[in-house]
Amino acid sequence: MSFFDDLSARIDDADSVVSVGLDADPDRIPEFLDDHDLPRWAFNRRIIDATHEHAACYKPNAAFYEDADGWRALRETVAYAHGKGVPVLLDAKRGDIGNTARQYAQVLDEVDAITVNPYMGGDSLQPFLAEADAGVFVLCRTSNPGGADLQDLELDSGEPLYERVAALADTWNEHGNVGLVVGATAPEELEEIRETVPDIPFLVPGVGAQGGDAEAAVEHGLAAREGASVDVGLVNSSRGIIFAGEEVGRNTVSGASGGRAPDEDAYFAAAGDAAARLKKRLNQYR
Ligand SMILES: O=c1ccn([C@@H]2O[C@H](COP(=O)(O)O)[C@@H](O)[C@H]2O)c(=O)[nH]1
Repeated sequence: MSFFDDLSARIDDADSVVSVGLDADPDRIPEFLDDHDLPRWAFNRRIIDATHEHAACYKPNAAFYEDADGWRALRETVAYAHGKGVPVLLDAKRGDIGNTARQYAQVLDEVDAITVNPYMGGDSLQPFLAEADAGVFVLCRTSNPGGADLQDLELDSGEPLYERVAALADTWNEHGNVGLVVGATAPEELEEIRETVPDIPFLVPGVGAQGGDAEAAVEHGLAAREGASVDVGLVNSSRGIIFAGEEVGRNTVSGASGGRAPDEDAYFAAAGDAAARLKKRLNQYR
């Protein structure tokens, strides 16, 4: 089954387009997990337990796992998410010459989808695009403030560069496995890009901690796909969900030793609540 078929089934089952970003920042993993062999994995397991019923997808960002323990933590996390029936999109923003890209693309044996950077052109993305069952999300108009520096540049044709990327992505979509990354912090661009590519699902980051426009994310981020009972696309929040427990974690309970220990259950329940709230908010616009 293709990634977008799986994703549409998952969106239908969970009644959710929420992508839960697993950006397991070692500096923010709660201290009560310090003794664990792999604290990032222990953290993700509890986050997945708390959020999976609201998750259309999990999106670990590779940046938080690029060390020996990190790769182990990521592998366990991916297997656990799959065990809960939730697809995994690795946010790795890959893109390199073909020989190197072929190596990078092997990660698609383990995860269901990936983000890629189109700056090096179509040939750099071919090894990913050739994996017909995997989702390949091409960076188009990113959510960061500097996203405009290059992506908004006007070409001789008068179109901005992000529009050219969207049009090219359409031509790269031979297997129907291409998505676009368009930030919720750029609602006008979201609308414009949706007009250019009516059928391509978007991954829309930038709601939550970056303060993007949730309504525009849903209105323009989702695409109707042939044979799918729901419109398909993903709206991601990472820190706003997985670290929601930092607030309640500040309210501590007495530990057995007489010291003060965080209420672990409340910490992770807060992540579940944050995912449920985002799902409900996004569903208002679906
Ligand atoms: O344009 C982009 C592309 C990717 N991201 C990634 O999404 C998450 C957002 O995290 P929040 O905590 O919800 O802000 C993170 O992994 C980014 O690297 C993005 O934000 N914008």
